[in-house]
Amino acid sequence: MFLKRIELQGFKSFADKSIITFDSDVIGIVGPNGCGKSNINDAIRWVLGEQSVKSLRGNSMSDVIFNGSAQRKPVNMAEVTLVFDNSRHLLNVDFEEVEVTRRLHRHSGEGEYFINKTPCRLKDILNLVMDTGLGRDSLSIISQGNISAFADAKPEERRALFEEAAGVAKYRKRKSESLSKLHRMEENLARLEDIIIELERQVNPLKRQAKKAEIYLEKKQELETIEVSVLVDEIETLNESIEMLRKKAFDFEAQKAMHETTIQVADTKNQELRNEMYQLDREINHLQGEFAKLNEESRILETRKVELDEKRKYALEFASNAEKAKELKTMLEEAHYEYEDRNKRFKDLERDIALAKENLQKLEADLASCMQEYTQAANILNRLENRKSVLENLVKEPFNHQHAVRAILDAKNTLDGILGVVSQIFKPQTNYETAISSALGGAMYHIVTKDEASARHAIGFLKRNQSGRATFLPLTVMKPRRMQREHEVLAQNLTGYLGVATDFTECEETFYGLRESLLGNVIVADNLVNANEIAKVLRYNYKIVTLEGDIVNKGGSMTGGKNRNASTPMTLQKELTQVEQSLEGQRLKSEGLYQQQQALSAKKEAVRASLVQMQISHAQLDQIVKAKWSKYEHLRADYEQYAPAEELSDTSLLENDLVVRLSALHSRLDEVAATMKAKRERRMRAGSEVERKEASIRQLRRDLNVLQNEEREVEVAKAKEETRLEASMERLSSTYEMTFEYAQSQKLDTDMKEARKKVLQLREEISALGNINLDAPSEYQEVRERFEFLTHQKEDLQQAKSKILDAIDEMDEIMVRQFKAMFDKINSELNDVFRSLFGGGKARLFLVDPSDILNTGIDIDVQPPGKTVQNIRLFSGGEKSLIAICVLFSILKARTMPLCIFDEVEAALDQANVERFAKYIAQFRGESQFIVVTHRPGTMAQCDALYGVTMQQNGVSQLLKVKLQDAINFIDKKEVKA
Ligand SMILES: Nc1ncnc2c1ncn2[C@@H]1O[C@H](COP(=O)(O)OP(=O)(O)OP(=O)(O)O)[C@@H](O)[C@H]1O
Repeated sequence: MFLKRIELQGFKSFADKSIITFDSDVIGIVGPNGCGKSNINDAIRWVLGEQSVKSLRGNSMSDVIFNGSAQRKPVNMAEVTLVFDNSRHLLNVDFEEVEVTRRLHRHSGEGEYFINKTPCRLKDILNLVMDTGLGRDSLSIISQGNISAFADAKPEERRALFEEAAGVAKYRKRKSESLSKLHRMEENLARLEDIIIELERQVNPLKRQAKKAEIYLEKKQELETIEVSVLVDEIETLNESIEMLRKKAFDFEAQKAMHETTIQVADTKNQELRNEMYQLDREINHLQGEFAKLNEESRILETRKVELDEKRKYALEFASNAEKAKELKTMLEEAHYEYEDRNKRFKDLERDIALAKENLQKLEADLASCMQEYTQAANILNRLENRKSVLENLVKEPFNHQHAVRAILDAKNTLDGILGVVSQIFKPQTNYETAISSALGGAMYHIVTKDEASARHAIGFLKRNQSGRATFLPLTVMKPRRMQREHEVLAQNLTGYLGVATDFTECEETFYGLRESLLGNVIVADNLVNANEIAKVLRYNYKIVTLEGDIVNKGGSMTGGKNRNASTPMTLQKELTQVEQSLEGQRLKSEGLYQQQQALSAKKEAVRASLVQMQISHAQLDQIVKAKWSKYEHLRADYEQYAPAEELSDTSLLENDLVVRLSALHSRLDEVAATMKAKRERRMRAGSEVERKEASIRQLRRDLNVLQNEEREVEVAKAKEETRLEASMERLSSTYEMTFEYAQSQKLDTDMKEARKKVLQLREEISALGNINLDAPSEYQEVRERFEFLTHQKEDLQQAKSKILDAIDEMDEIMVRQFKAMFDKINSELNDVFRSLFGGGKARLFLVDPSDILNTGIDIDVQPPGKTVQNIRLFSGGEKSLIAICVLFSILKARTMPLCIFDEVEAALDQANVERFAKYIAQFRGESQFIVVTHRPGTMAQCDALYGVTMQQNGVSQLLKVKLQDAINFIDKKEVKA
């Protein structure tokens, strides 16, 4: 026995657990109509994987669960177990006994399968019974309906039975699976081909665009590298040129100032000279008047003297010796007077010359010391001017030494959220610049940003450009710091406490928080001694700065001293103001010294001129003195001829004596003439000096004009260069996001002329490329990869398709072979079976279309004893059943089945045929197991054991083993009742 046991519970009418144990090969199931016999067949089919609700005679799968009856409630679960003896290993597992269970839950609709109590899938069960003959379309379970359907079926519809018998059903199933797979594959292939065609359409234009974009990027990269170098070179050249122009402009400015000063000095000098000339003219005029008057007086006196001398000459010729002696004496006295007078004047002049020389020497010494003082003052002035210009530059560009800070400020427009540098944001009150600088320390150069993101961005910029490091203060995270209230009160009463650093620092309202954070807990004290005292009282809790910038740090350490050039951006302006003030004082001092130098120089010139004049007069007088002496000597010799013994008395001449008066007049005339001559000469010198100066002023003005024009040209050129510089710097920062210093480090060592040409050439090449799709390379890559992938997939699919086609061909071949072999075998058995059951005659199966073994229908020609050959359809119902049963038995002979379930297949046969049928079944005993549902005693008589199905309780089937006679009685009774 193959099937050892069936256990049913909740399945259809088997509400309670029912077990049928099979202990012999031919088992009969008997019972009245509707008692549930066929439900047993259904149960077996259901366990073996039946999915067709119709085959199970229901409308839905849940119809297999017991629905309840008048006395019983429905149940929620149906469960059926088949237990097989697998000692012959007909089932494809290693176990000797196989238990197959199917369960269905009403509410969830969930089905469960088990093999030997282990949960499994439906597929596992189908695989288990495949090729055993227990499959869905097999001959294992044949009902009366099957028999009549076989007889009445079209030839093609009969194939299934033969295919199942030939074991080709699995191939057909696989083939159908393969065909649907093939179908899906072909659909996929068609879709793939569509996509590939579409991709092919895209790939070539994209390839061209990608190539273009790559060329563009290469050229752009090359252009950028070269252009950065060209820009750097341009900026360097522009910087040099601007510096040169600045120097030139500075020189022009200095020259202009010099010219202007010279013109101004010359103008002043000219004015002075003109005033002097006017004064001299007036004096000369006056002297001329005096000279003319003196001259007239002298002419009158001279005339009188000539008359007197004539008289004397006459008297001397005709006078006596005594009279001659007297006259000569008078003349001698006069000559002596003249000599003495001239000699005195000569001596006076000599003294004056010595004095003038002394004076000149002193003036020269004074002038030299004045010039020295002036040079020193000019040097100091120069130094101050230099410092002023340095300070002005520092005020203009205070972060020249903080590269990172400068880099950030230069790129401020391209960076977001940069608010400035601490030292620019805070303005210390006057006189607190040094203290606040000390209070801030290094924080003075920190950069204030809107938030942390801005600071991160700026740090990224510094990294990219390798522009150094800087500290950033994001406003959003700055926490205010303050002095404790009690400390503040305490400090206010201490000597030297000036306040908190925030009190002396102005800023915009936005930065109040920042101010509190940096300066809110820093104290300002007047000096270091008081700072120490305050620190002590406040227990060294605060940083204290003094007005001089010394620091008592929190904790007590002290920092102080003085650096040369210890300027901070905050003290610069103050120092600049101080320098400007000193400069003003120094300029006044210097100008004063210059004036003094000019005055001394003029005085020196005047003394020198007068000295020369005196020296000339001195030389002239020397001759006159000698002439007067000689005249006196002659007169004395003449006089001694007439009065040799008489001594000359040293009587002086009377004041109104003609000679005395004439001498005085001559002396005065000489004096006036000399003064006049000196003044005329001075006048002439001044005049020519004025002319010379005017000519030089004219020349200076012309030069100044030229200078101004040249300076204007230089300024214009400088402005042009500065605009170009700004544009280049802007391009460097906005296009390349580079600082100049970083770009400089990237500069190529190449011929710049060639580089410029290359830039132009690259620009032209880039513009000739036209529109560029920068996404093209990645799109091309993506499309190409997709294209290649899909092409590959297509090839794989094609290969798989051809493999499936090969497999199908192979399966077809197997099916044809196996089908044909089984068909022939069944056909060869049929005649014998027919003859046995019909008691003679013959029967033959034939293929409707032998050329198409795979699809051909199967028909049967039959010739019962004494009748002609006819097709199966032409026979009576009973005959048809018997013929069908013949085919069935032929199949069983050709292919052994381990289990056959016949459900009233013999119902249409007459008594004699039932007996033949039943006996024929008995022949298979030992090879196949039969479960026969029957109402016919003939069949029952051939069974080894009989089970009766009853419905003691309405609607609930029950099983019990019965004897043959009981079974016959049992049926008869029921049939009578019915
Ligand atoms: N889900 C179900 N719950 C309860 N009873 C059911 C269910 N499904 C079918 N039945 C009952 O099973 C009986 C039909 O059983 P079955 O067809 O096996 O009878 P049978 O013994 O083969 O009759 P016959 O000799 O006339 O062929 C009917 O009475 C039907 O009401």
